[in-house]
Amino acid sequence: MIKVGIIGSTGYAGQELVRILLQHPDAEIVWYGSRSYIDKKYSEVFGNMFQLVDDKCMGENMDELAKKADVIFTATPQGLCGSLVSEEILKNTKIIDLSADFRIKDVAKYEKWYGIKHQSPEFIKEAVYGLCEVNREDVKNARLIANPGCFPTCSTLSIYPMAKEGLIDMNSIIIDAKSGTSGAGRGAKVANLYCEVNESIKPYGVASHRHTPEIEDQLSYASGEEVLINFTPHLVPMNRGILATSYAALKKKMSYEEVKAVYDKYYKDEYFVRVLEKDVYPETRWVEGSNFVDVNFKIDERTGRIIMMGAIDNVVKGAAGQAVQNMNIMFGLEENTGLKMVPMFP
Ligand SMILES: NC(=O)C1=CN([C@@H]2O[C@H](COP(=O)(O)OP(=O)(O)OC[C@H]3O[C@@H](n4cnc5c(N)ncnc54)[C@H](OP(=O)(O)O)[C@@H]3O)[C@@H](O)[C@H]2O)C=CC1
Ligand SMILES: CC(=O)N[C@@H](CCC(=O)OP(=O)(O)O)C(=O)O
Repeated sequence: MIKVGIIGSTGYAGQELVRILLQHPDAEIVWYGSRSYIDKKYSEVFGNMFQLVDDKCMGENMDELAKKADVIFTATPQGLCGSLVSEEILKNTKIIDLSADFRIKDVAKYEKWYGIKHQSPEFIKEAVYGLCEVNREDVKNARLIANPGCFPTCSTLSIYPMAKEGLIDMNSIIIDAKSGTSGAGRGAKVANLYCEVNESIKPYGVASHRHTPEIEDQLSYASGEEVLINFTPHLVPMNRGILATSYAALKKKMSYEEVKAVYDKYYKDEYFVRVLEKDVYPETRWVEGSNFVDVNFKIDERTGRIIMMGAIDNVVKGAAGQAVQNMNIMFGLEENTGLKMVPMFP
């Protein structure tokens, strides 16, 4: 059994980690970390865990936890994992960080976009960006995983085959993405109140969202070019789900069959990436509650552009599911162990 500790188990991403790990055949949760509910039973915080989890919530003592757990998930705000990690801890355990602390290799870039000082830049180089379908080999031997952001997961995986094969003009990419409100976390914020988000869609972080450099980095690594993108997220009135629609200029005329062969080259053996049938487009409802990424594309012959679409559940493939996928790879398990959830609808 893999002994698992979760710091931030009472947030949306942490709660989903608990739900997934309770059903994982090779994992046992030994630490339910929290800031606000210390000593309260986990099942008192979340009624769905009644009679399932009697454990009490603990704090964020990473040094103590490192001695008990084979792996620690940090599902906590930006900056927390960076302030807790140490060489001593990484000698005792592995860390999968769901925040952005180790995703961006250039510390100055991280500090500029996140507006906080990085507390442990010495670990950035060794951290592996845990986009499993792309970095699987490096994940296997990692001690510290930077679990990707939800928008970057959805956007990068939709565009990746075309970028990797050098088939699109990398500086023509525009990403238009929509997210359900669970993406903003469980903490109370006026902007996320029912009346503020219900029956309305709004863009936010326009030309300034912190996921922009993360997506740019990943597309730069894939294409070997320095990439700048336009990325605009929108908040939509649903609980879960991300839909990303990306536009780019094709470098040459291509047929549907040629592009499909490119997507198949990268994804035909990927359990979690579903390349949909021709003219069937990703929808958030068809991936909800699952670790799937549904992708597809359409060539607009009139404009010479390709439209690439992806849908994920932000708390699963965009956070907790991908984190467990990384754990499976790190511990030599089948990648989909405990993750074969069938999407739920309605
Ligand atoms: N929600 C999503 O869709 C996604 C989230 N992420 C990332 O995952 C991380 C968690 O996000 P999310 O679950 O949405 O956030 P939430 O706000 O829902 O949860 C935050 C969690 O962190 C705990 N926490 C907050 N401050 C501290 C602290 N100082 N010490 C210890 N624990 C603390 C909270 O504890 P308590 O509740 O007890 O106060 C809570 O368990 C973030 O880095 C986020 O960016 C990544 C991808 C997608
Ligand atoms: C709707 C909403 O607010 N979404 C969050 C993204 C959540 C996420 O995945 O971000 P990290 O993993 O990078 O924290 C946002 O736009 O900041």
